[in-house]
This record gives sequence, C-alpha cells and structure tokens, in this order.
Amino acid sequence: MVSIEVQNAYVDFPIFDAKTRSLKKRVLGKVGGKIGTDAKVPIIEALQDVSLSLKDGDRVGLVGHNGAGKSTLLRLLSGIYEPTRGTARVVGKVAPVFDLGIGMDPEISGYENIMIRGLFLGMTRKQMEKRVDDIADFTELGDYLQMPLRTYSTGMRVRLALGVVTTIDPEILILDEGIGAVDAAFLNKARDRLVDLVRRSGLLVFASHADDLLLELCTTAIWMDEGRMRKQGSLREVLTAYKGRDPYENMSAEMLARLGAEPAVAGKGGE
Ligand SMILES: Nc1ncnc2c1ncn2[C@@H]1O[C@H](COP(=O)(O)OP(=O)(O)OP(=O)(O)O)[C@@H](O)[C@H]1O
Repeated sequence: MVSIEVQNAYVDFPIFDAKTRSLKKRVLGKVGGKIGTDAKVPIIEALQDVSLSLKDGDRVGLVGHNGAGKSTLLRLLSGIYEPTRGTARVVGKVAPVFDLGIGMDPEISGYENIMIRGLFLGMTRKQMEKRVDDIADFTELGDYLQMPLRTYSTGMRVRLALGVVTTIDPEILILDEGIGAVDAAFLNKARDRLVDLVRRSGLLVFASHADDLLLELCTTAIWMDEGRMRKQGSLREVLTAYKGRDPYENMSAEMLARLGAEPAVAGKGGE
C-alpha cells in the first residue's frame, strides 16, 4: 500500500551569496516564499509547518501563486529534499515528473531516449521494449525517432517525453505543471492518456495553474500560500477559495460535459 505522511515539515534554503542589506524584512509582494533575515545568512522559508497524510487512491491538486512552495513540496514528497525540521515518510515507488526534459540525452536518438527516460521513471528494460512502438506512434515523430534528440524542436521533445511519461505504471505519481507547455492540439491528444495514467497510478499529487487539467485529474486540493498550507479540501472548494469564484463558472459546455459536471449555481461557492 502506498502512503505519504508529512508532519510539521519545514524546508529552508539558506542563501549564502545574497545582498543582505538590500533585503526587506519580509517579502512584500504577492510572489515568492518568505525570506527570514534574522539569522546571519538570509533564509528562504520555502515550506513551513506542513502536515499531510495521503493514501492510495488520493488525487491531490496543489495550487498557489508563484513561489508559494508547490514545487518544493513536490520535491519533499519525492525524497529529493529532506525536511529541515519535521518528518516526511513516503511508502511506495515515486515517479517524479517535474521537467519533461530531465533524463534525456541530446546526443542519442529519440528511440534510445524513450528507453532511458522509461528506466529513469522506474520501468524495466523489458517493460519499455513492449511499449516503445506505442510511444513512437503517439509522438507522430516518424523517422525523426532515429535522429539525435538535439535536432528536435522544443515541441518535438515534449511529445517524446509525454509519450514516455504517459506509458508508465507509477505507484506514486508526482506531476509538476511542465506538461501544460505542450501545444493545445497535442495536449488534447495527450489528455486521454494522462487521464489513463492517473487512473493507473496509486496516488497522484499534481501542481498546476491550469484549472481544467486539475479538474480533470484531481478530486481534492491543497492551497499553498507563502510556504504554508492555507486550505485543504475538495478541489472545487479549494479552487473557489483560491480564485474567489467557482471554477465551473464560465466553463464551456464541452468542458463541463467532459468533466461530467453540473454547471455552477450563481452565488453558490464550493460543492
Ligand atoms: N533551490 C532553491 N534555492 C533557494 N530558494 C529556492 C529554491 N527553490 C525554491 N526556492 C524558493 O522557495 C520558494 C518556493 O518556491 P517553489 O518553487 O516551491 O514555488 P512554486 O509554488 O512551485 O512556484 P511556481 O508556481 O512559480 O512554480 C520561493 O520563494 C523560491 O524562491
């Protein structure tokens, strides 16, 4: 059984080369985590007192403004960061998908990169050999798959990476929003595969600024604000609080049908 238990976790980044004198006591803008300047070295308090308990079947969206701590939390859940204080206990194999390009080698072919990327995400060589044709079809890259990756455009690389990512069978899938960078037509094609991927995953945590993707993939959410968990609950409830309006308001009929949702009732927030 997969599970994630985080208790009173903090993640600090000491900044040794910051120009201390020019730093304000506290970040005044809306963007960025909290900067503490009491110590000799300024410290960015990227996560503060975060506690959460996730289990098999949970599909959690992470929302919050730029610098609120979403990516830091995803890295903590992936075991990439250790908490400075508190604890983070993860049971299960994590497939971290932060940057679609990570684990790709520009000098080898698209085909070889499919294998490498799959191994990086925890698949075996045998499993990847079975899936490589399906991935190749999905990317529509044809003969380009025999060319070195450095000859690809950004969009072509994303197609390749997304093709691999959507074929894995993760126990714990940690997704950062990079997947939103694909062009709209291709993302539409990838949506069904993403939905399937999430269905196969034991547990999903997905940070994104895109409401429609969150609504499609997640059921609950956490709103991060200045490194703290500001609200946790059903996705609709959290998005309504974060955005100040029901996410289903003004949604196209097509999207509503896709999500199998009822239209928002005027004046009624949350579920
Ligand atoms: N490696 C690092 N070194 C120093 N500071 C960092 C580091 N990573 C993140 N931070 C800081 O921690 C805070 C939280 O950043 P994080 O990347 O987790 O935010 P985010 O919510 O994912 O933002 P975005 O939506 O822009 O991706 C920010 O103030 C950021 O400047």
